[in-house]
Amino acid sequence: MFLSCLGMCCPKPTTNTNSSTRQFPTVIEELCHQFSLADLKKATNNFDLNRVIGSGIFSEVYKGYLQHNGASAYTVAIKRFNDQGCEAFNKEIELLCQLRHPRCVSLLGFCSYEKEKILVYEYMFNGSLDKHLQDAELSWKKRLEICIGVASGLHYLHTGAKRSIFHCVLGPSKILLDDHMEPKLAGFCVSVQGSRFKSKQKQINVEHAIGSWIYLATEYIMDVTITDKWDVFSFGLVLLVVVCRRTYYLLTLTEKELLENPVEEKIDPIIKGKIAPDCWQVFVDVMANCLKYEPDERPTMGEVEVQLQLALSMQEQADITNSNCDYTLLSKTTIPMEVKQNVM
Ligand SMILES: Nc1ncnc2c1ncn2[C@@H]1O[C@H](COP(=O)(O)OP(=O)(O)OP(=O)(O)O)[C@@H](O)[C@H]1O
Repeated sequence: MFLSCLGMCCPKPTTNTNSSTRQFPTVIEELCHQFSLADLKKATNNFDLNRVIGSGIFSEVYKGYLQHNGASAYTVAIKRFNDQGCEAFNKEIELLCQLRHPRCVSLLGFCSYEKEKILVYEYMFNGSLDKHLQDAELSWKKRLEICIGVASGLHYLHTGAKRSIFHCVLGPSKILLDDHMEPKLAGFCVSVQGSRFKSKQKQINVEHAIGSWIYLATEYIMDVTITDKWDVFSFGLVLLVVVCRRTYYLLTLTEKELLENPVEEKIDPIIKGKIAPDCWQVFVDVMANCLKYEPDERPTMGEVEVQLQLALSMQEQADITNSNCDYTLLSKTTIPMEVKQNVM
């Protein structure tokens, strides 16, 4: 693996005494700024718990203020990994060093000092998508725009980097919103890289993904293999959550039954009358296709992005001709979840 080859792995008991000096060779330092622990302590008021803005299985995220060359302080997000997070730290730095895309959160640098493993990111002022969905403040058009942005980010991950990248644990908590409410993908600590072009089966350490299982494709939990279609399925669930504003677990029979009722009955009441029928038809078709049981039947993220843009333009067109922007959806769409018996 990229960083392993460069010697960037967790210290092992057998590591020789010179290893610390060789731990971060020049290539990584050129790709990614190395912060001192003192700077990051200062930025977070010595990792003050009042500065914690989020936490995951392997880390806590702090709001920090960094100063550079005497200029006024700028806000950053500082992720401090716990003792179990060393592999996640390596994974995330390895991937984010290679990524440059407006829909992927930017890594500003890192710190690795003895047991301390810390990453520093651009600060996303509006936090995660799940928080905004809980607060019920997003319009239908904004939700669509966010979905298009996320689709664009995933499309880039799958096809735009030198090797395909599968996010693997996509969900509303991994979608962060900047000061303009534009989305960016985050949380790459269990992401994996595929081959140069058509990405194929890869192993994933399922235990690492456990916190985010609710957005995973059911067949993968049995097979423990992934392709780009893993992310497509998770994205389909994100679309469902965005439109219904509730979490769907596909691992229980109850939720399967829930999905057998028309989606239209479960649309978030705040946006229900605001969705133009033409736009809805495109949107719900995309969602149903992403959630197909057979991975090969799901669309690529590029196709999804194009279809969602079409849905948005249909909404805008309808809003021009319908000055009230009030609509009634007459369709009744069920999403056929062909969950195999042995998966339940
Ligand atoms: N760059 C950032 N800017 C602002 N807030 C952030 C940033 N990165 C993370 N956060 C906040 O911290 C939370 C946790 O981030 P993290 O990347 O650890 O994701 P997670 O899904 O909660 O973790 P895990 O998958 O390990 O359970 C996010 O949901 C978000 O609220």
